[in-house]
Amino acid sequence: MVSREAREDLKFGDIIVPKGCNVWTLMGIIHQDPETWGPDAAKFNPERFANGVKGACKYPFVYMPFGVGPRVCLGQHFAMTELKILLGLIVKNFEFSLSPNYVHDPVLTLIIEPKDGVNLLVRKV
Ligand code: HEM
Repeated sequence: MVSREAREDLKFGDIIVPKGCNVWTLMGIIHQDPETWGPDAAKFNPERFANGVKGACKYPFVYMPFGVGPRVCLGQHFAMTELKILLGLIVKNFEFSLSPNYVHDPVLTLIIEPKDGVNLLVRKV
């Protein structure tokens, strides 16, 4: 989630936001809204991005994992580069399958994460 404080009285459509009020944007909720992402919105399905964000959802501007505007995440390009390198190295060197002990139980803390971790069976290739 990200928050912004209204520095003056604002009006968004019918909604009045008084000066000093904090507006929270819950990306975790927006990113799983079936109206935007379709009926499988809650499903982990990376293939939905095969044709970019525009191909994945109805309103591409609501996809903002790194926030938006002047306070957008400073580390977003670093984070994406790091993740791509890491993921590439992992899939090149290891083979994975889900352990039968894994329990699917995502929880929302600061981010959405697996409550009891992700138990994997890992084999070096
Ligand atoms: C996948 C990893 C990451 C995600 C999903 C993420 C997400 C976010 C989000 C949502 C914000 C708030 C943006 C807003 O208010 O509009 C933020 C801010 C920030 N992030 Fe990240 N971040 C990630 C990694 C990193 C890394 C690796 C760094 C530093 C190396 C970093 C540095 C920052 C900083 C400094 C801010 C505050 C920017 C400001 O307020 O001007 N982040 N991040």
